[in-house]
Order: sequence, then structure tokens, then C-alpha cells
Amino acid sequence: MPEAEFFDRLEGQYASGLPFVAYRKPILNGKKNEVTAILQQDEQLYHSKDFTESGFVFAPFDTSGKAILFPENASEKLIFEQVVPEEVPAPVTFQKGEISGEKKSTHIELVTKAVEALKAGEMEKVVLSRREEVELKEKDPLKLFRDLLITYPTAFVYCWYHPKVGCWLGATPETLLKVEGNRFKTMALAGTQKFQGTTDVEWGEKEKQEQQFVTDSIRQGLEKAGVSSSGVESSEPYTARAGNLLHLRTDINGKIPNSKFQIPNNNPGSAEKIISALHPTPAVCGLPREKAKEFILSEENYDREFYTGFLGELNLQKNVQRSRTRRNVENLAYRAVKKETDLYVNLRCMQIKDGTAILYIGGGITKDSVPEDEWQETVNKAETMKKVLLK
Ligand SMILES: C=C(O[C@H]1C=CC=C(C(=O)O)[C@@H]1O)C(=O)O
Repeated sequence: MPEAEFFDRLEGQYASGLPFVAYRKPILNGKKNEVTAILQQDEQLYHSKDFTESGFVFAPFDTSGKAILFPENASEKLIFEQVVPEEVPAPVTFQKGEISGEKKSTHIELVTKAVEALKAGEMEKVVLSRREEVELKEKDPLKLFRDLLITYPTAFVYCWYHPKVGCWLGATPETLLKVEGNRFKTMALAGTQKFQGTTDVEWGEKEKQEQQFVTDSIRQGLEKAGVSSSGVESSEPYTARAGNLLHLRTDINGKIPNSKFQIPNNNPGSAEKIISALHPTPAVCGLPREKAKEFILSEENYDREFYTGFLGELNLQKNVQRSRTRRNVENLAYRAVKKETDLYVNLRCMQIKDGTAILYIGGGITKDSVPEDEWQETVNKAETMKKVLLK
């Protein structure tokens, strides 16, 4: 479908107050640039019971909250091929919004309290966050989405809307889980520094340790979910760029080994166990998970809602390129039911409300964290989104 028609349909859906999501997966080696939209045909709020359904899921951080679903069978799907400029545009210079001194001191107090608890051995790591409001010049979320698409080719970029919930936008670097057939992929992402023209950088002990916690805990979680460690492979940690930031990343992938967790095409729901083993990862919550979650819920002083939750395709019918060769015709029955789950952690995101963007930004705290540095890290992360909002 032509790009103009795609966005006309989305504008129409938004103007009619009907739910939709538009998204593009990270572009790898300049290859895949499909932008997809899922347009729900009614304004009902559907929920996923156990991730056995098919559709697009939008889940909150707090697992006691319900995950919202745009069911595949109640939605229309649109696709256009994004033409990506050869050169990614240089980061836009933008006016820095004033951040109040009060915001800074509140965050520093929160981090200081956490460092004390970490030093006392109550937890090993906790991820703490804050919100920041930015007055929007461009108030149309779909225009902001178009800017995000161009600015962040290697992120999962989305714009999600439901009249009963609100509008969220983001460009996240973190995969929660990808399942195709009986293979899965996930990643351990943590540690942050500013990108200054090269990915060839040194990492401090604090960041290395913080990221190792995430890798270890994901592997343990997978094992608890029944995925034996012998079926899991991890890369060495490496530096990955996300906009104006760098993170330490380990890719983890493997085979879902026993028949109980096989994900054959007629049993699309078996991703559930792995989802609950992974979410919320120590990249967004902490370790031990329950202690860190308790600390976050009692000390952060606001509701994260969908920030650090997850979103993406759930058991969604995979797009198949159908050529007319005989072999493909014969394979069609099998191919047409091929399902894919592709979920991302909702980071570098914002909520659009009454002409204002509410940005959500956080960072991992360990006993060695320096509160002033942690504050600066949230300022750097906020820039990722402000680049598009304040240009
Ligand atoms: C919680 C966030 O980032 C996580 C992901 C990558 C690196 C992180 C860090 O260095 O602290 C965080 O764990 C956020 O961006 O709001």
C-alpha cells in the first residue's frame, strides 16, 4: 500500500476514535522496513488472558494489571514499505527544556535511598525511573511517529492508541522475546553511556556487573521455565547503539526443547511460560525480582503504567511472500498458518495527553551507583525522545 494511503487510513481511524497500533521492527542490515498497522474495527477494550490469543499485545509493567489485546480477528492489517534514507539524518539539535531543581533532588533522593538498601544487602539491583513533561509543538502523534521512524532505524518504533486508555509512542532498543517455530531469541541489555561518534568504548565495572546480572537472571529464568541451559546460547557482551546512547548487550537464543513447550503452528499459546519467566527483566525491574518490584511500587511515587511493560505481535500470522511456483502453492496450507511472537520492552517511550508528552526514563542502580551520575543518565535518555519532540 502506498505510504500516503497508509497514513490517511490511520488518521481516519484516529479521528473516529478507534484503536490502532502502527509499528516497525528494527531494520537489520538495511533489509526489512515494513511498517505495519493493526486497526481494530470496534472500540472495545479486549484483554489477553494467558497470551494464547493472536493479535497485538500491550502489557503494563505491573503483572497484576491486564495486558491489552487488539485481536487479530477483530482487526484489519495494513502494510507499507518504508524507504529509509541512505544516510540516517544527523541528530537534530534541539532546545533543552528546563528541568526543575525539585525534579532533580527528588530523583537523587530516591536513588540515594536505593543505594542504602543495596549496600545493606536487601537487593542486588533495582531500576528506578521518573517522568518528565514536555509541551508539544507538534501535537499529531502520527507525525511524531513518522519522525521516530526516520530517526531510529534500529529501534522498534510504534504509535499505539486506544480511546479508553490513551496514546503511547516509543522507539525501544530492547527485545523481550521473539518466538518462531521452536526457536526463541531474547537479549540482556543494560549499562548506558553517551554515543560520541564510536562504538569502540570501555565499560566500567559497575556497568559490566549490572549487565551480567541481567544475562544470568534471564538464563536462570529460562531454565525455571523448562528451557534447559544446554539448549541456550549467549553471545559475548558487546556495545550496541540506540540513538544517542550506547548499551552493553548480550544476545541469547535457543531452542524450546521438550514437547510441552514446542510451539507448533496449531498451538500458538505456548509462549506464555517464557513471557512470565522473562518479564519484568532485571533491565527494567531488578534483582531479586520481587524485592525490587516492591521497592519500585512503594518508592517511585507514580504509576509506570505501560512504561517497562512490553508490546508486540502475539502469535500473529506471519506475512508470507507468496510466489506462484508449484512448490509454494503446495506449501501454502502450511505456510498460511505460520505464527510469530515478537515482543519488545517498552522503553524510550512517552504518553501523549492534552498536547503534552509525558516521557518515562529510568536506569539500573547497584550499590556502586553515584546518584548524580544516575540523574545525568536519565537526562541523556530523555534526549532520545526530545530530539523528535522539540526539533
Ligand atoms: C530503564 C531504562 O533502560 C534500561 C535499559 C538499558 C539500559 C539501562 C541502564 O543502563 O540502566 C536500563 O536498564 C530506560 O531507558 O528507561
